[in-house]
Amino acid sequence: MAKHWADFQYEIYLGGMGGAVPRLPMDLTRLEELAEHRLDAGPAGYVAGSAGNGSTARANREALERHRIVPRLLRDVGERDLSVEVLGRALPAPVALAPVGVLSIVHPEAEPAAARAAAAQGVPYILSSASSTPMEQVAEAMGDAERWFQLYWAKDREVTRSFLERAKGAGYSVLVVTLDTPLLGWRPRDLERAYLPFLHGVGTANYFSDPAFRAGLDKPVHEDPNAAVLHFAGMFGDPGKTWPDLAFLREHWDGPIVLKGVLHPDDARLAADAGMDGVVVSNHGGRQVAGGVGAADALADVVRAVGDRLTVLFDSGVRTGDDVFKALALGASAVLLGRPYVYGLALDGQAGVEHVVRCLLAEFDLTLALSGHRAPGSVDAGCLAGGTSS
Ligand SMILES: Cc1cc2nc3c(=O)[nH]c(=O)nc-3n(C[C@H](O)[C@H](O)[C@H](O)COP(=O)(O)O)c2cc1C
Ligand SMILES: CCCCC(=O)C(=O)O
Repeated sequence: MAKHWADFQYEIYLGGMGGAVPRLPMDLTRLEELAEHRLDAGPAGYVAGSAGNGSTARANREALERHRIVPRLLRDVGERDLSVEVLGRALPAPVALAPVGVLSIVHPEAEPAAARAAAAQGVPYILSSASSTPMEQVAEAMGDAERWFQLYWAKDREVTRSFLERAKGAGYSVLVVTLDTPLLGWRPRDLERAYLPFLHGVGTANYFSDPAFRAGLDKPVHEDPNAAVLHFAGMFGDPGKTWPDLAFLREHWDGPIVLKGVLHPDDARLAADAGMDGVVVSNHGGRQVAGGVGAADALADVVRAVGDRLTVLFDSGVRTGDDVFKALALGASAVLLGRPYVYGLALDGQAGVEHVVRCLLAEFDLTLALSGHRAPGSVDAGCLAGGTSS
């Protein structure tokens, strides 16, 4: 019998009979406010902030909120199974933790704590290139759990080649290449405080520990950390890259490659033509292009364009179990969760991240059951008001 994530609610109610109440909110949309109180202004603004006046981040929520679920009745939902197969991997539920860099700005245990939480709950963890902990150390913290690596595609080919080799060696099996960040978006909250973690050497651990990166420095990192930071800033992103450059990644990575940040169906087709395995429909949580399309509004068109050729994942704005359900109804195979788990980490370390995952999946399980479904496979556009089943 598959695990019923919804049972988490009975655990909470039973705990309440013994006088225990949850340490963190059960409504994940309340985490941001609490975390903002807990964190210093710089880190709080960095995590919660977005591009421009926040219009893309708002569009993400509006796009998800606009869709409404139309439940079905009397369909025997007593036994449910949330598991899905994504990129040839069996996942217990259609959720993974999105790559989020610089986590030491919110909690001293940083990425290893988030990775351990993901491993404990069985959901994949996508480690950011911009992590505050070298990828090998994070891998060690996870045992044999499913781990994916997110690549920021450096200007320097040797550094990219070295990152791919290290990631392979450390057991990361899926490569997620983020394409929407060749330059940093215009982020007023950070600009107003002149706060950028990288300039303080946070989020540079994978680079500073990399032999190819170090080979490009005149002096060792510890002798001239400022020069190392500047070297990092100069090669971190590459706005000159074009589609044919993907051949280099395909050549140096044997496993699945997923392109993150795709919003236009033509880009999704180009990804398929380039031999990629999947895309993440995402606008980086509204942190890059201001005035951008709500990510959920771009999802169905991408699925229509490449759903038969590529695995389509989704992120940006997911806050609740019903958001997960809606993303599946719009054609995603699974979603990535961003800021909510970062707030969980900020508020209660590994336990906070586990709390967030358990709440999200309990809510998703209940949404599924109460809408008349036993498994993600039967969720389609016909579950939404105005939609028709395929
Ligand atoms: C603080 C922060 C750091 C991030 N760092 C990365 C990163 O290093 N690599 C990446 O691909 N995406 C990064 N993202 C974007 C997330 O992977 C994801 O696309 C986004 O958070 C999803 O939106 P949501 O926060 O609304 O769920 C970051 C997001 C935040 C909030
Ligand atoms: C250059 C940005 C690196 C981290 C990141 O992706 C983010 O803050 O959104």
